[in-house]
Amino acid sequence: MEMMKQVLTIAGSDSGGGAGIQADIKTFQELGVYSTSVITAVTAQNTQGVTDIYPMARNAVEKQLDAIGTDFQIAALKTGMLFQADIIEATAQGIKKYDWQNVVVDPVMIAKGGASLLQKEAVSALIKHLLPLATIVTPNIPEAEVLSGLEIHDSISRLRVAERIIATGAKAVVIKDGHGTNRFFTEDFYLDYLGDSMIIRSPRIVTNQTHGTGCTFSAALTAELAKGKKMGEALYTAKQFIYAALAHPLHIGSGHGPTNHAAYNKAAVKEVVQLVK
Ligand SMILES: Nc1ncnc2c1ncn2[C@@H]1O[C@H](COP(=O)(O)OP(=O)(O)OP(=O)(O)O)[C@@H](O)[C@H]1O
Ligand SMILES: Cc1ncc(COP(=O)(O)O)c(N)n1
Repeated sequence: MEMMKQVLTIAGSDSGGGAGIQADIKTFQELGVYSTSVITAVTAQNTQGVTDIYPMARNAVEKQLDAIGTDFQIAALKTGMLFQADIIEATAQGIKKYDWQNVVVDPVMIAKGGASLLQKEAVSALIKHLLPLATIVTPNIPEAEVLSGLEIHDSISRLRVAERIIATGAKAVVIKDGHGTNRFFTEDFYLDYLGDSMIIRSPRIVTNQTHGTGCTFSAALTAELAKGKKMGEALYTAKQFIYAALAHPLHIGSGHGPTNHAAYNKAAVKEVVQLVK
């Protein structure tokens, strides 16, 4: 029997279960890969917001990375909330030490409710230590603007921002469009270091149940890369997965509700995503 693909998420815990480590593990399970995890911080959080953050000591992150690296065959990994510079450095060292490939860096900065999930002074550590190791980095629009130091107004400025992010050493970038302004479509923009680009498009769903969309999308991408899928195919599945999760809301909590991680497998998923080269 072929062994199940093993993946790793290095991220924060969301006590509310919609984002962070919890979203990642649910997504990995749904997509048929075995999930391991390194917890970087514990958040006290629900659908209304984050009330406190307890970062792990660097040593605790290193020990978790070593526990994974000495026993599991990690086919792909993602990073999420890393919070501070020393955790970013430990994460980058672990990735290099164990020569992990298929590295998806979700540069989580601000939670939906406005809480900062990455200290300001840690942004330069992210750019210096982690982006050069990224197979793909998955910023939303505000995160892409912070990473590049440029603003996005239109498709030309979005291309410039993507090029700046590639110049940090990341092999590819996908700028997610959850915060975009088109009322009818979301268009995630992909660019890689070879200059290949594509748009991954889906209808825009009107909903406030969007807690954890970014985590879920990058986890689905990680699972598909672990299975050996090509980048275009992996992005397509990740977009279908998040579309289904948004289209079949759970109505849990009184704020920004979680997405439905089970919907992709349970509901009859229509082929709504378009890849445009
Ligand atoms: N309303 C929506 N309808 C359809 N797709 C959406 C919607 N909102 C987000 N998405 C998709 O979800 C994925 C995650 O994008 P988003 O920009 O929301 O990430 P994010 O801001 O990092 O998420 P988070 O705020 O959870 O960290 C992208 O593929 C995006 O296009
Ligand atoms: C632990 C953790 N990681 C990531 C997010 C981002 O998700 P969102 O922006 O949807 O709140 C979060 N809220 N909490």
